[in-house]
Amino acid sequence: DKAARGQRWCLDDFEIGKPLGKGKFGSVYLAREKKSKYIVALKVLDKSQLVRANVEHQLRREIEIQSHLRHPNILRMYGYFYDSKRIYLILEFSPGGELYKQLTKKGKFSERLSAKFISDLAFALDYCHSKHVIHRDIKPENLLVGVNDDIKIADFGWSVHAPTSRRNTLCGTLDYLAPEMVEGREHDKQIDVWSLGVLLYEFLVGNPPFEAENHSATYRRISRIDLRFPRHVPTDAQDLIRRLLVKDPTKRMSLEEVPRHPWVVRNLSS
Ligand SMILES: CCCCNC(=O)c1cccc(NC(=O)CCCCCNc2ncnc3[nH]cnc23)c1
Repeated sequence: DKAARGQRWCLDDFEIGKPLGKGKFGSVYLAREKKSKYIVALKVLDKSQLVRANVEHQLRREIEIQSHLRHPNILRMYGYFYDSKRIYLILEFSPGGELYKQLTKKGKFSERLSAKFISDLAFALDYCHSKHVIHRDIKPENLLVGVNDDIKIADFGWSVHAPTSRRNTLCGTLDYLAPEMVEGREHDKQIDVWSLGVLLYEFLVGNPPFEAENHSATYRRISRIDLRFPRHVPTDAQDLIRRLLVKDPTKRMSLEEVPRHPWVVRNLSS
């Protein structure tokens, strides 16, 4: 279709349906491409707001990254177009909607559903990392649910390519950066592994692990890895979460080990 031929899309190619969600600079609508009758989600962003917030470069990166990733657990971006006032992203429609709404409704997820989600996310993030893409913002608000409870990573508004040669222009010469900062890309990759640990805790317990009254209390709990489990969390699930929520990024479990962890194996096969 047009996307394959890279031809120009325009708003008139689509019939617009109900709103699906909203974000900082716009909203997402259910839509149908008129000729093919293909159902999509159309994310409509306001240009003047993006410019005022100086996030055009972030949006450009989101488009560049998401339109080139192809994975069953990463929301597809089929294309984009713009007019004088808005930018339109043509996205995959994910019938299960936003994951955080399901989590809020259910309170917490079963061990089996949590194991499926975490295993799928580990494969999707490993795919991203193999393309030197780091998401950096994995949380229930950025995840959608497709058919058959497939989880989809949606918002790449904060993802980056790593390593980037532009680093020196950003921070001046590399000469003055500490070794671990120059090697930052490894640690960065491990940022997504940490988020997986936070997510798994939240799936099984119903709230994130380091929740506290205010930012500084939360920060203190994170830096101390002040991890407490309700009695209903099985010890093998606790073991996986403790191996993901490790302070030293280089000592965190690798993504490829996640689907092989005993708790995941026990809950995927059953
Ligand atoms: C460059 C920074 C951009 C910041 N992002 C925004 O301003 C922004 C604008 C609009 C929406 C959002 N947030 C999002 O698009 C993520 C949450 C909204 C999901 C909407 N629900 C969906 N349900 C089913 N299938 C879909 N396919 C895509 N979305 C859906 C974010």
